[in-house]
Amino acid sequence: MKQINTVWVFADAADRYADLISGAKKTGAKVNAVVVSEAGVQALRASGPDAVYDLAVAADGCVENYAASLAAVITGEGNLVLLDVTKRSKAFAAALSQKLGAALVNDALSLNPAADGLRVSFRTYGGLAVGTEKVLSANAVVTVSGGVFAPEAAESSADLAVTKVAYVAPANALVVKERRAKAQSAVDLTKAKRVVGVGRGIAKEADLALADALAKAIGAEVGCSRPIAEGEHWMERERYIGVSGVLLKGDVYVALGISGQIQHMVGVNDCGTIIAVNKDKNAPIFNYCDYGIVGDIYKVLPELTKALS
Ligand SMILES: Cc1cc2nc3c(=O)[nH]c(=O)nc-3n(C[C@H](O)[C@H](O)[C@H](O)COP(=O)(O)OP(=O)(O)OC[C@H]3O[C@@H](n4cnc5c(N)ncnc54)[C@H](O)[C@@H]3O)c2cc1C
Repeated sequence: MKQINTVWVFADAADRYADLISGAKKTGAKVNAVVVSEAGVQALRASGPDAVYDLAVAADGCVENYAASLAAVITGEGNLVLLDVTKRSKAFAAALSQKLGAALVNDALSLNPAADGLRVSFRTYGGLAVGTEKVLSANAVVTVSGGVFAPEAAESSADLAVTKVAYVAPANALVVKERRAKAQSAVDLTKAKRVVGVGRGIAKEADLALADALAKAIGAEVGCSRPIAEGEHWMERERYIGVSGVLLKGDVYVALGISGQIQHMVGVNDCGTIIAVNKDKNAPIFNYCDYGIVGDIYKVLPELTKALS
């Protein structure tokens, strides 16, 4: 893919349009935002896309069923589709890439539209390595991790053209049988300046109060390692940090009873200062942190909180 003429942006999480559109503007000549309904158009004006395509997804429908519809309006060559990284967006991206005969790269960390072709880097091997692919197809579909592009103020598009996309029924449609409300996390750790991370070193759920107290003392949000969210279910999924969770960008990360496996540390690589408390002096976290305390969190934490309050 040598020339990017049009960048199409779709975000399942509406707050991702701002950064994706900013990145799209730097990557291609024209930027089209794709929304699921008219209700999403107003909020996009501030990001300044050139045009909006409304899929008009039925109230009880799934966006995954609209891949053929969107593919029908993406014609010619030099089209790049950028999406966020939710499960729904990745499913949509996969269907779209199949319909367009376009290469798909997931979890992109950077896009480099070089003269000899678009190159996309992404995390691979569970975050152990970064791979780079050169896109050879005429069009491309890329899901982009949060924090890769910074949202930038744009000239507001007052007279934004909105095109309704005609529905093209898929051969095998997904059917919604039931919807259940999911508890929403009140926090967006990607925006937090300071985060206290809790790992399996915490013995029981009630002891999370110790981490909460430290977080309160230093004005931090509380996050965790994957086993705390997905194994123990002591915190919402949105709070776990790492390659398959949230990637932090803040100034300070305090890791409490976290061993420091690469899949977790990938999520804190971009933090300014990393502080760790772990009772095992050989824990890998001590290879990454700026300041380390070898000790039992149950002894260290109350003292640390007292000193910082
Ligand atoms: C494909 C894949 C993706 C993954 N993605 C992620 C991800 O995004 N995020 C993530 O976090 N993990 C992820 N994991 C899991 C990851 O490999 C580790 O298993 C996980 O991060 C370990 O969590 P932990 O450090 O809390 O637990 P453990 O590895 O069990 O470490 C607990 C630590 O606590 C210390 N400790 C115990 N008691 C105390 C005490 N009283 N005081 C002080 N220290 C104490 C121990 O010495 C130990 O170092 C992924 C794994 C795979 C295979």
